[in-house]
Amino acid sequence: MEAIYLTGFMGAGKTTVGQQLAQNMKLPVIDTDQEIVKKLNKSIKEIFEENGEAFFRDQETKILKELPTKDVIITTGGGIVIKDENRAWMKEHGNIVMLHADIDTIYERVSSDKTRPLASKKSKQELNDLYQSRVNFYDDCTILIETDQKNIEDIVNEISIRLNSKNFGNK
Ligand SMILES: Nc1ncnc2c1ncn2[C@@H]1O[C@H](COP(=O)(O)OP(=O)(O)O)[C@@H](O)[C@H]1O
Ligand SMILES: O=C(O)C1=C[C@@H](OP(=O)(O)O)[C@@H](O)[C@H](O)C1
Ligand SMILES: [Mg+2]
Repeated sequence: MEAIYLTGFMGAGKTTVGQQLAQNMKLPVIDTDQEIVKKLNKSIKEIFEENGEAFFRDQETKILKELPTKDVIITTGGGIVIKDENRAWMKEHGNIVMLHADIDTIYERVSSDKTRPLASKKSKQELNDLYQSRVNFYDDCTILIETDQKNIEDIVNEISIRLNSKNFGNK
C-alpha cells in the first residue's frame, strides 16, 4: 500500500490522529517533526531559534524523502506543503489526507503552546493570515477531512472509510 501523508495547519490534529489511524490500520507511523528532532537532537523551537526557518525547511524536505513510501502513515509538519517539491513527492508516493479545522479551534489549541515557534506569539488574525497564505497548498490533497466537532475516533473512521472507498473524486 502507498504511504498515507497527513497534512494540515498547526493544531489540526495530524500527529494525534496519525497515531490512532496507525493503530487501527496496523501500520507504522512516522512524524516528520519528531524525526528532525531525533536527527538533530534539538527541539523544533531550538532549531528555529538557532538555525532559522530555512534550515528547518531543508531538513524537513530531506527527512520526507528519506522516509519509507510503502505501508506507512506519515504525519507532517504544517508547513511541509509550502514547497512544491514536497507536495509533488507526497502525491507521487501516496495519498495526501488533509485535516481541516476552523481558525478558532486552531487558535485555542496552539496559541499557548510554546513548542510551535510560528504560532506561539501570533494573534488569531496573524495565525489566520498564515493559514490563508497556505490555503491553496493545503487544498492540493487527495482527501479533505473536516475535523471540527469530531473526536479522534470519528476522524480516524472517516479517513479509513474514504481511503477504502477510494472516494477521492469529491474532496
Ligand atoms: N479532534 C480533536 N478533538 C480534540 N482535541 C484534538 C483533536 N485533534 C487534535 N486535538 C488536540 O489538539 C492538539 C494539537 O494536536 P496535534 O496532533 O499536535 O496537531 P498537529 O500535529 O496537526 O499540529 C493536541 O493537544 C491534541 O490532543
Ligand atoms: O506550520 C508550520 O510551519 C510548522 C508546524 C509544526 O508542526 P505541526 O503542524 O505538527 O504543529 C512544525 O513543523 C513547525 O513548528 C512549523
Ligand atoms: Mg504535529
